[in-house]
Amino acid sequence: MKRTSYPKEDIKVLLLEGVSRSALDTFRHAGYSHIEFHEKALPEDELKRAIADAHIVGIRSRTHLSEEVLAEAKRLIAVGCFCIGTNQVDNVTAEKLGVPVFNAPYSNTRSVAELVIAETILLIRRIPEKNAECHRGGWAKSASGSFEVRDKVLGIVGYGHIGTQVGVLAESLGMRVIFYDIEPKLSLGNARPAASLDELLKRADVVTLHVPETPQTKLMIGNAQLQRMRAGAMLVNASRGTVVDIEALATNLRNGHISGAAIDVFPVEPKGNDDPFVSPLVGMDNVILTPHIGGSTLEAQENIGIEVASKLVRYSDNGSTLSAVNFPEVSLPGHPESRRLLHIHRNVPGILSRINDVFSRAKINIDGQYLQTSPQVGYVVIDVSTSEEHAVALKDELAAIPDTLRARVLY
Ligand SMILES: NC(=O)c1ccc[n+]([C@@H]2O[C@H](COP(=O)([O-])OP(=O)(O)OC[C@H]3O[C@@H](n4cnc5c(N)ncnc54)[C@H](O)[C@@H]3O)[C@@H](O)[C@H]2O)c1
Ligand SMILES: O=C(O)CC[C@@H](O)C(=O)O
Repeated sequence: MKRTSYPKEDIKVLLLEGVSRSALDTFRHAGYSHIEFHEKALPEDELKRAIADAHIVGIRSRTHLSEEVLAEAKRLIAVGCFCIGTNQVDNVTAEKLGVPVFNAPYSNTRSVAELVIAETILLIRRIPEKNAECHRGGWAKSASGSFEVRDKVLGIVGYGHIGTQVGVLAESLGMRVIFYDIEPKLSLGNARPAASLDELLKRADVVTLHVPETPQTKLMIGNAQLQRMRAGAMLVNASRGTVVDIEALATNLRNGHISGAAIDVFPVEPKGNDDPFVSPLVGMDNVILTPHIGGSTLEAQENIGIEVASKLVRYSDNGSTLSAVNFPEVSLPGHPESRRLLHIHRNVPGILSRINDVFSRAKINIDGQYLQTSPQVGYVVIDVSTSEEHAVALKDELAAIPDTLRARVLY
């Protein structure tokens, strides 16, 4: 039996931003040979051209898949974010177009947590200033303002996959951990929830941010919040650049209220390694600046490459949408003796009976049917025993149902 209605070698996979080679290996191993690979993010006009005939697109955090860009992607079946954050994709538009978006929710979390712990120790010991002084030929040998992290209070904002790991590592160094999250969370070890963000800001010696980019987290650390932090406290941000008012942070660093910071993410980041980096924090000795590399370790990138490419292959080969961030999730068994049809539709009353009518009119027995819906979209997978030609005819009938977003014969 022919295993796919569309030859795999014709499925164009567009991979941007230098995703790990492990992603290419995963696609190739699964039989996908039409891969366009770019080391960098593409400028918007080039992106629109490249995405126009792509079936699968893989990006990291720099590529913005806006409504306008997605409108050009006429053949797109799925998006893979080879990272945790998916804020760079207009997920609502993607869902409305019937395009699931996948990410790697865990693979780089340990790398971020390790960086944050390292930066916390460096900041508390005043290493950034001492390092800068030595590079200038100075010799600032002094204990003044330098402390051990033991017994200091670490305030974690966003106690999710990264925040919890930071907490566990910090406790192993003898720090006292408090956290603030909008959801009720199980405390690990001796970590304690703070009653509010303000309470956390008042108590912590070091505040570290691990929230996603959402409308609620936009500028959640502004001048008022920085002023509520203890005099001389420090801030670490390896979450998203939109979470902190960077000008307010620069002001509070200059006036000494905040005595140090480690910032990995910025409101505006260079598109590529050749573009200049501009920030009000440049030139401040008490600030560790890193180019959004919290998750950039070889281990993390290799694992992300395999994880996200495998999810995309699984969707393309089998229809499973498990762990899609914007789409009804179905985990599908293989049904090797059947033909598999997919139908993605607007979630409107009566559409399921129209779908089932197609099969009852054709007097076709359904071997298996899997359905999930979100408020906007319904996703139904139908396994039937029939010829390839008949499956294609059924797909055409399904495609003609009003409110259909996509209909495909998978195999
Ligand atoms: N610097 C990097 O390279 C890098 C790498 C990985 C992830 N990140 C960023 O870190 C973020 C966190 O990653 P994660 O894996 O821990 O995510 P996660 O979803 O596991 O945890 C996020 C936590 O933040 C909480 N939260 C959401 N809104 C909040 C609010 N307004 N106030 C307080 N808490 C809130 C959530 O309830 C959740 O517990 C990601 O969304 C991503 O943007 C950055
Ligand atoms: O690799 C990237 O570009 C982003 C990494 C990180 O911010 C994430 O969201 O996982």
